[in-house]
Amino acid sequence: MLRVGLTGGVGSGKSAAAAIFRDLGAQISQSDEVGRALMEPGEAAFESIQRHFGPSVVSGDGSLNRAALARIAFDEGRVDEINAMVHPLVIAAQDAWADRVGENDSAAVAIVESALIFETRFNGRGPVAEGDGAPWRTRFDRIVVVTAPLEVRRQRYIARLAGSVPHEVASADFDRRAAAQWPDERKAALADFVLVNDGSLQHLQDEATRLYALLRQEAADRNAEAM
Ligand SMILES: CC(C)(COP(=O)(O)OP(=O)(O)OC[C@H]1O[C@@H](n2cnc3c(N)ncnc32)[C@H](O)[C@@H]1O)[C@@H](O)C(=O)NCCC(=O)NCCS
Ligand SMILES: Nc1ncnc2c1ncn2[C@@H]1O[C@H](COP(=O)(O)OP(=O)(O)OP(=O)(O)O)[C@@H](O)[C@H]1O
Repeated sequence: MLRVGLTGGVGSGKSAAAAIFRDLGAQISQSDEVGRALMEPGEAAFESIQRHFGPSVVSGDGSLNRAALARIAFDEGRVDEINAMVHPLVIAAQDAWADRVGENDSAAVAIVESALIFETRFNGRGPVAEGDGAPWRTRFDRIVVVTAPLEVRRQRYIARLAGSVPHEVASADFDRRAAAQWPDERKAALADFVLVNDGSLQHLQDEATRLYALLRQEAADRNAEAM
């Protein structure tokens, strides 16, 4: 099995790349989705967030008020507190998921998609001590970074929210989220592969298809060596 981390800043197109890899046969775990599931009422992250932030982050129907939590995270600058409650749970769930993928298919390409693969200071048990090295180095065999110019990413983010959020509000929200992430250059410098997503979706499809052939081959080679 090949364990791949797929990352990129807000609006870069990493979910679009993940969808392409999935169609090509990769196994995919999307961190946003795993995080959302763990923030459902009754789940572990919901309980700790509710305890920590109080009733203002719970909607009338008892579900998590994500907009209220986003304001606390990004407008009030408290994203680290949320990360500390959510990341260890998400990473533990993904480590278990990757183990299951490998048990079912020892030549699988298992891709974890997350905006914060480099940034997070957590592993599946909790915070990683300073001297222990960055957690991503032990979680993944290969890292793929999706990049796009900041203004292209901004326009994609605004377009995705169009209709529900005014342009100016979405633009300011983009800036605050991007500020909680590393810049593309810092991520690209550590990546094994960079997908530059500054053209059409067809271009991304072509580049991702080329890259997937390499990842698949590496997964097969590792599997053959382990036999
Ligand atoms: C604050 C929350 C509730 C806001 O929810 P919302 O529906 O508005 O955003 P969503 O989760 O769809 O994220 C959209 C994008 O925002 C950016 N973003 C989300 N969380 C973070 C974060 N902690 N740091 C930096 N950027 C982030 C990412 O680019 C992400 O793809 C949510 O993002 C959250 O719980 N974040 C903390 C946990 C986390 O790190 N999630 C991402 C990976 S597990
Ligand atoms: N090359 C492209 N051309 C046109 N639209 C694109 C392209 N790549 C991505 N998009 C669109 O831009 C938006 C953002 O892409 P996507 O959701 O894949 O980004 P992301 O990196 O996962 O962002 P986030 O961190 O916000 O979840 C989506 O609506 C997507 O369809």
